Amino acid sequence: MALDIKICGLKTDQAMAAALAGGASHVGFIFFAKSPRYLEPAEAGRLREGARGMALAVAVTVDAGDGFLDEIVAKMQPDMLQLHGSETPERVAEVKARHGLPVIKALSLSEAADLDRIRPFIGVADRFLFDAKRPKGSELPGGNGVTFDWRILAGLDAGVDYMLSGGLNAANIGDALRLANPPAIDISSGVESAPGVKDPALIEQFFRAVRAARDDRAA
Ligand SMILES: O=C(O)c1ccccc1N[C@@H]1O[C@H](COP(=O)(O)O)[C@@H](O)[C@H]1O
Repeated sequence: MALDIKICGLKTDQAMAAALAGGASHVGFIFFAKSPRYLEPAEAGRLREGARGMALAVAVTVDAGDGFLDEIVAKMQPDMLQLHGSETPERVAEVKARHGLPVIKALSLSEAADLDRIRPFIGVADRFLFDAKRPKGSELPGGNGVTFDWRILAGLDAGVDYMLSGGLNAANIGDALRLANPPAIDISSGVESAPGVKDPALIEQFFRAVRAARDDRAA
């Protein structure tokens, strides 16, 4: 089975080059002002040009209004929108209809009962992204480098398409793939040398770890 890999929170040409060289299927840009990964839409538009035809460009937003989404879509031309706030199913449907783009809905999980929150979005969101709940005191709804209990995902209905996210890194990706067997993975702070600073060497190391884990499983 193919595994989609999204490298999120890209801000530089060097990090983009490392993500593409490793074989990223998706590259993500953060449009949340409090994030150390925030990028102006026009700069994200410049960077995403380098990924055209190689990886899908994802705009990550948090409870964004129509005006900001219009600006992002116009200046960055994303292939997909990731809604990482408390957007309702109705808002997801509205955003999809307004922009004609597929939507990834992010939901935070900590226990099996949280899987019930997926239901109202089925048939509305094109894909889910499962992240950990934000730690107390964090202003960021994502990008906190925190994992959740991946075994929860065993209770997921077959056919729910999702990206596994939250605290992934080269050291734990083998366990994550073994326990959850996700169709896609998403990583940000696990390939950074400091908050918001992507390290091309860590990106390369992450892809190596993914390949090693998949080779082990195939053996
Ligand atoms: O990364 C951010 O700063 C961010 C800000 C606002 C919403 C979402 C954000 N990041 C998303 O969270 C995942 C997981 O991050 P991590 O690997 O745990 O650091 C990241 O890939 C983005 O999709």
